[in-house]
Amino acid sequence: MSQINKAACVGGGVIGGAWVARFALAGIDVNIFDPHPEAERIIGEVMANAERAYGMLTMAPLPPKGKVTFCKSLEDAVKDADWIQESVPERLELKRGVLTQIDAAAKPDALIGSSTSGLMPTDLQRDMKHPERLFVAHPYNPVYLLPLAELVGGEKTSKATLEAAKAKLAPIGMKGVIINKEIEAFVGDRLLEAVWREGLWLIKDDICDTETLDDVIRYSFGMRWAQMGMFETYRIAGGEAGMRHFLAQFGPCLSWPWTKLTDVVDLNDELVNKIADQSDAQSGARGIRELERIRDQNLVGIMHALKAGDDGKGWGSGKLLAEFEEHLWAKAGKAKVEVSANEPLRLVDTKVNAAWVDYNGHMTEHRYLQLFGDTSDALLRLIGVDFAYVEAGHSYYTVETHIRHIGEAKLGQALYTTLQLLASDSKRLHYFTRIHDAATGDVIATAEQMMLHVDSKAGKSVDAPADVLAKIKPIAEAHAKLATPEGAGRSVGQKHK
Ligand SMILES: NC(=O)C1=CN([C@@H]2O[C@H](COP(=O)(O)OP(=O)(O)OC[C@H]3O[C@@H](n4cnc5c(N)ncnc54)[C@H](O)[C@@H]3O)[C@@H](O)[C@H]2O)C=CC1
Ligand SMILES: C[N+](C)(C)CC(=O)CC(=O)[O-]
Repeated sequence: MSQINKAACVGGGVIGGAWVARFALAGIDVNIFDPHPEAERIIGEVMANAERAYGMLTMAPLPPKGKVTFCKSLEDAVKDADWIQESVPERLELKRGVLTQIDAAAKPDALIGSSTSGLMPTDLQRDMKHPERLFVAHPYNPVYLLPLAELVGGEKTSKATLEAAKAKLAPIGMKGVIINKEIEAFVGDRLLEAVWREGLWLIKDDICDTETLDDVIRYSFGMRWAQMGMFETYRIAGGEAGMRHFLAQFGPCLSWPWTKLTDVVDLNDELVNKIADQSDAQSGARGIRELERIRDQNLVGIMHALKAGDDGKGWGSGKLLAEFEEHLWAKAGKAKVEVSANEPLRLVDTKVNAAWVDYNGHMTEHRYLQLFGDTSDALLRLIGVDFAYVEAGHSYYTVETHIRHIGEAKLGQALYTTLQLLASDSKRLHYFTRIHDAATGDVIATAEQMMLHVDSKAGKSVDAPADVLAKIKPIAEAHAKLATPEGAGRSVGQKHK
């Protein structure tokens, strides 16, 4: 798969900093050039929030974090990069100058993306010697979580550049969408600008305040848009007669005074103060980083929900997340797990991240189940039950779990899990998993679980195929020689009379 080996970010503000996080968390070394005196602190804070978000987003094995290097000059930052992302302020002359400088210092085959929200790539590439490799890669905030980049070429951009950019975004979990023709503000910001302009009128005319307007979005069509966009949503709104009926019913609104789009609001001091004051009243009690964390946690939740969408096949950005995870698992390769008659299988190594910690200051209970589940998944991969196997219609389902909490796991603590097969037959896997403190080996929690092999389409248990059973056999034979774990077979509380 085509991949970025070294990235450079020129401009490390809201968007540049989040690009840095996206690259580094995908294991790519990133150079940064940003003359802002506090660039290092700001990007450090963005990185911390991004890492927290990834901790919640996925349990797939992220590669070791890429090295983040702050460079003293633009030339130093870009000279050995194969993807350079420009994210300086939205001013044509500034961007054009910076891009021309990048063009002169970069390797001739490096791709150069601009984060511009709406400037035309033809205008940006005007003075470049190699304009064919310049394109717009317009992302959405936060870049490290929202996967879309609109890819837009100018008159001199080659088709190959856009295709290469799209291919290189996939392994970092992003969806590059190539826009047919360049146009100011592309597709996303055309739509957002329309809603934004309307919103400004609604505030100016005292129809509602900023909080009410935001509530109208987030309690209604904002949720719809996260999963189906506009046209699929409106097709459903046409009822059984679909899109034609929708257009017939709501078409006349186009000539009613339902929008003030062509009439642009005067963003004078009075309106600026009104919006800023209402926004302070709405959200000023929380700092920006705190708001970012709340936003990120919500976005992660939405993506998780979408990953389970369409009966588990995944939908929209959730499907993309599942594909990214599949790629991460494949890249990490099959875990080199030692099957031995002396000890259980060591299957997962991890760390307690911030999102796992509860109000008691330690790992919260459902994260134990998550870790036990991840260990079960690791066992399944070991015996050949991988994504392709599940997609083909069979899987193992957990039918029983008994967890014991023995110690505590604190923020940042390194953990690993071990699994001992207690019994197995053609349908069943009965096993005992321990979560250990990585420093001492002490057991922090145990789970005894049973999984059943199923035909997931028929919704019933069936025998596992011979090749899977053949992979279980050596594990079962080795683990038969291990002592039965203390705690296996226990029930909760005192024995019933
Ligand atoms: N903020 C947003 O929601 C989004 C912004 N964008 C686009 O991203 C670009 C950057 O916007 P933001 O990150 O919001 O702006 P920002 O103001 O947060 O960051 C701009 C950064 O560029 C640095 N900078 C200024 N001149 C520079 C130079 N000559 N070389 C290197 N660094 C330089 C500044 O020090 C600053 O850190 C713009 O083109 C914007 O349209 C795209 C998507 C969303
Ligand atoms: C406001 N904005 C034009 C900078 C917005 C964007 O470009 C995309 C986004 O993240 O909303």
